Amino acid sequence: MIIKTPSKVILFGEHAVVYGYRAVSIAINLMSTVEIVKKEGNMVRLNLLDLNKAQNFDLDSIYNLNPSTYNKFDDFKYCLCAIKNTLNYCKINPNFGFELNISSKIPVSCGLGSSASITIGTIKAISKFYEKELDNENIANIGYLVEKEIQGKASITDTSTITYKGILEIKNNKFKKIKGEFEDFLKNCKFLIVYAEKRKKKTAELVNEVAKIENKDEIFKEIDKVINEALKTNNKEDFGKLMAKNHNLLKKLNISTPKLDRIVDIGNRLGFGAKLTGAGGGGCVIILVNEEKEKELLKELNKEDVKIFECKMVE
Ligand SMILES: Nc1ncnc2c1ncn2[C@@H]1O[C@H](COP(=O)(O)OP(=O)(O)OP(=O)(O)O)[C@@H](O)[C@H]1O
Ligand SMILES: C[C@@](O)(CCO)CC(=O)[O-]
Ligand SMILES: [Mg+2]
Repeated sequence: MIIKTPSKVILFGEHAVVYGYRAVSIAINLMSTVEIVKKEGNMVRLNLLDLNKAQNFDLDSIYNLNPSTYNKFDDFKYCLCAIKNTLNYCKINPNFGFELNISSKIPVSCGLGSSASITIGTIKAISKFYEKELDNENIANIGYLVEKEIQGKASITDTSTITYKGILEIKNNKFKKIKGEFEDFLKNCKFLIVYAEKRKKKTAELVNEVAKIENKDEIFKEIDKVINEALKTNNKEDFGKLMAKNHNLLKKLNISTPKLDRIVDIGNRLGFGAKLTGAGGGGCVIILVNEEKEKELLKELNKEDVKIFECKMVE
């Protein structure tokens, strides 16, 4: 059985959303793939094909994993945590094991929800494999448990966006799907996702660093005002300026880098606006394209050592 799962891009509100403020995010068509195959015995084999890593685990030992023991499993920890939480949540008592083959078009740890995509894919694969069909609400619930267990603090943003797809407004760990005029406006916008640089830190570390910032609530309140305005906008120029404003506020949380700032500057100059997206500390920038200057924008970006993704929304 093969499960394909999208990723996400956050338009506004990363980090603030962890503290109950608002965020807006979109599911995008960079997909991860989880294949599950039956294995006799009590063994789980995880093949992380992109990372060139493979390891066997005893099924019983997965039940006993906790946040202090995950760390030694590094890149395996999201899969392991997703397996553990799905088995527990669905009360599955397996008498045979499985092999998971995991691969992904989503660059790892760059702000596009690679962790949430792998997590949701694994939850769907395990529950279907053991014939416990879950609805989206239960899938998203387990996904959130996983992100929370590994990050320490987390919001439902990535896992819910990837589960429910489309455009989501998140606040206080509840979401609503954005429809109507604002959805039409966004569908008419062209965004570029620019993978600027490798991130040195995982989302979990960045979330924990932001937690230590004393005046973070003041910054989050300003971000919330930006989102309030953005949701009422149907003008690309204003929307781009609000993205730039959100980026400047994220800079105050110390999660931008000189390279991200440089790409954002290019996006502000030759697009309608830009900001980092996801947890920051490197990774990706999202730019709202001004079609009249698009050629010039691409020319400037191509002078930098970056990778450009033109993604579509997944509904
Ligand atoms: N292709 C993959 N194969 C196996 N594990 C992966 C893969 N992609 C992501 N992961 C897991 O997710 C972790 C990275 O998650 P992290 O939350 O730091 O970044 P992200 O989800 O890409 O960015 P953000 O949370 O900002 O959206 C990896 O260390 C690994 O555990
Ligand atoms: C940084 C953060 O807001 C988004 C990561 O994609 C963390 C979260 O919401 O759990
Ligand atoms: Mg993540």
